[in-house]
Amino acid sequence: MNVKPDMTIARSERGMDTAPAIIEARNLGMTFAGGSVVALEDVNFDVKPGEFISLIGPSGCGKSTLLRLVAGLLRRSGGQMEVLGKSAGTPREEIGMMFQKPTLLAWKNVLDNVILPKTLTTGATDKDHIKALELLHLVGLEGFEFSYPNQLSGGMQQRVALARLLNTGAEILLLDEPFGALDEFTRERLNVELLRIQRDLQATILFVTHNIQEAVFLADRVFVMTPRPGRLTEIVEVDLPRPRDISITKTEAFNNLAFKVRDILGASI
Ligand SMILES: Nc1ncnc2c1ncn2[C@@H]1O[C@H](COP(=O)(O)OP(=O)(O)OP(=O)(O)O)[C@@H](O)[C@H]1O
Repeated sequence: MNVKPDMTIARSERGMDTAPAIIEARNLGMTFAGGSVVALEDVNFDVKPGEFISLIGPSGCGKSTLLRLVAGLLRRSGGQMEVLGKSAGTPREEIGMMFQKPTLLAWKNVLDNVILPKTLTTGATDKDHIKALELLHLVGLEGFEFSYPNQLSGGMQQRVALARLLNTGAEILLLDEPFGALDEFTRERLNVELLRIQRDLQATILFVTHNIQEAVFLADRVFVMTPRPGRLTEIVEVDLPRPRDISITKTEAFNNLAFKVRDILGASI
């Protein structure tokens, strides 16, 4: 990943309207149970490099399924999907995923948990240790390198999981309700930090949430989905300036966007 210069401006001004897509879905469909459960139907979208997409929709509308299709953990039942120029369908090192539960190894300390992707693939070198220390600094965990997961709060454990995800070097980060289990205050802090990290690393992010404020605060665009079978009902462009801090949630522009998303969701969330 490259270090990004600045990102203080709107999506269109960041060249995202004209850049080639990094993820493209056309008439994407996914069924389970021999076709009896239609999780996704006729889903169409593009994601541009460096874009932050929030995915919101009622429970069971296929948000996690969509992420797992992008990750190559599932194979689609219909339509097309290309990720980084190749047909999606197998896991790739350029794509990383993080879940609501941090899934850390309890018997390994924070540093070893972050180094894990390297230990499992190429074997960890001194350079990998230095990089893991830098990532722990980036997620605000310096001083906790040798703590064990059970000595950390939920928010700190999610920071470790985030550092571990970043240590894969993936260009596309898929985050499935990563802060859903955290209290409001911790979630807000982590949202601000996630935007800072994205800005530094220029990652492309797909972020699933049930929280309208979180969806709008983070995103360049919010993908709003309908109840099962999941479809993309509407894409809401979030033309709020960057960098953003939490004070933006008090502005009229922010609240108008949040109301808009709420209206599209209707009573379904
Ligand atoms: N492996 C599976 N086998 C059968 N059905 C599945 C499977 N995975 C998902 N489904 C079904 O597909 C639909 C979409 O599930 P998915 O987990 O993607 O929804 P979601 O929007 O992420 O839900 P939530 O917000 O509750 O996490 C649901 O009806 C679910 O029961």
